Amino acid sequence: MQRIRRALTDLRRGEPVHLDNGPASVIILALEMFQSSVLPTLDGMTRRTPRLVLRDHRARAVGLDIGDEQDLAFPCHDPGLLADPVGLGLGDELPDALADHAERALTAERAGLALARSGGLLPALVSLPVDTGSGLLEAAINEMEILSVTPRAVADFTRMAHEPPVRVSEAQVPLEPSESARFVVYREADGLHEHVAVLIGDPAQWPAAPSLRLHSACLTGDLFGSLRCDCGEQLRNAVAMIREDGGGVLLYLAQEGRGIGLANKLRAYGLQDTGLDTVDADQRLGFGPDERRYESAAAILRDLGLTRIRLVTNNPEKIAALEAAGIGIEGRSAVHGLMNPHNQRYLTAKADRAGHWLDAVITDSASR
Ligand SMILES: Nc1nc2c(ncn2[C@@H]2O[C@H](COP(=O)(O)OP(=O)(O)OP(=O)(O)O)[C@@H](O)[C@H]2O)c(=O)[nH]1
Ligand SMILES: [Zn+2]
Repeated sequence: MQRIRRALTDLRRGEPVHLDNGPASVIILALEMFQSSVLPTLDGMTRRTPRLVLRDHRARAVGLDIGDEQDLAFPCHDPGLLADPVGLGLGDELPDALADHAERALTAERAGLALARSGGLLPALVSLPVDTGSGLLEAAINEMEILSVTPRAVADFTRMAHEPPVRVSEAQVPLEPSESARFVVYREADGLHEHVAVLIGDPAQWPAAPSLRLHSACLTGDLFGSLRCDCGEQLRNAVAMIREDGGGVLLYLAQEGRGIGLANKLRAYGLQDTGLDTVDADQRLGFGPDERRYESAAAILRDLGLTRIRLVTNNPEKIAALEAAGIGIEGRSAVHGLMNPHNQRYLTAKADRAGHWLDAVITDSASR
């Protein structure tokens, strides 16, 4: 596990990582940090043309017919050309010359994509098939210059994200909309993320099915009141609603940007500024329409003794996901957000593309 954590850090810093899968081993680098100057340092360890590895979402988003879902690799002589996050690497279509040579990604490359996802990186890699004949790579690994991990260790690590988070600390934190509030911090089993359960009101007095809000982190909206979304408004309204409903829980989930992370959300904003909607922008980056999972949320609810709740949401997927995880949903309350000229397109796209209910969105740009 320690090695995987270091591998994540190395990738995030632009360092190479060896994915050991016998004769089909590769050295990978995160595309977003890639600099061509790293290639000569790997001379003698790798043989063939570098490959660009992308997730199927990205390939589909640029119109490649790739049949069944699978991650892809393309031979690419100069990956540096594709590394500029606002240049050819993300915003544009894939060049035909690349698309014509698409192959299914190797097991080791798929594991690399999973690592990149866990590390909040763009799911795009430069992959260098290793030269097993040379002793140079072994020497670099032995001297810890290049970290070596196996696809199996990566799979074990990513599976930990579905294990129940651990309760680590708690305290009373009176809030403006509810003076009675207790913050309880939960840490994911993989140690990467922390979620916060905000218990509103006195749990002993809660109704049989207390109100629950699942709120995904949004630094821009929650903290800075960004007008590109309605998150900050929803966050504060939800606390007041839960208090008025007799108490319940607001789960503040570390799922920034629908699970793609802050860096990628800002990239997606950049793409939206060129005309793509919120779903297409994420797909162009290599992400599905919604990368969030709710097993951890359900585990936290069970830890708090909540198995029947009323959900405060406009998102039908959250209802389905919690039900699938065994939480009984007794009803739904809409949560109010404000529509303004900056978030109108985003809110409409959520309704049109992901089936969100817009009934509680207030069109009130004049109040801003
Ligand atoms: N990828 C991406 N994420 C976004 C964008 N705009 C907002 N977000 C994120 O979307 C998430 C919104 O989360 P929630 O408030 O739980 O909202 P929701 O899925 O709309 O569901 P409800 O509010 O419950 O109806 C937050 O993590 C935001 O950071 C965007 O354009 N792209
Ligand atoms: Zn937001």
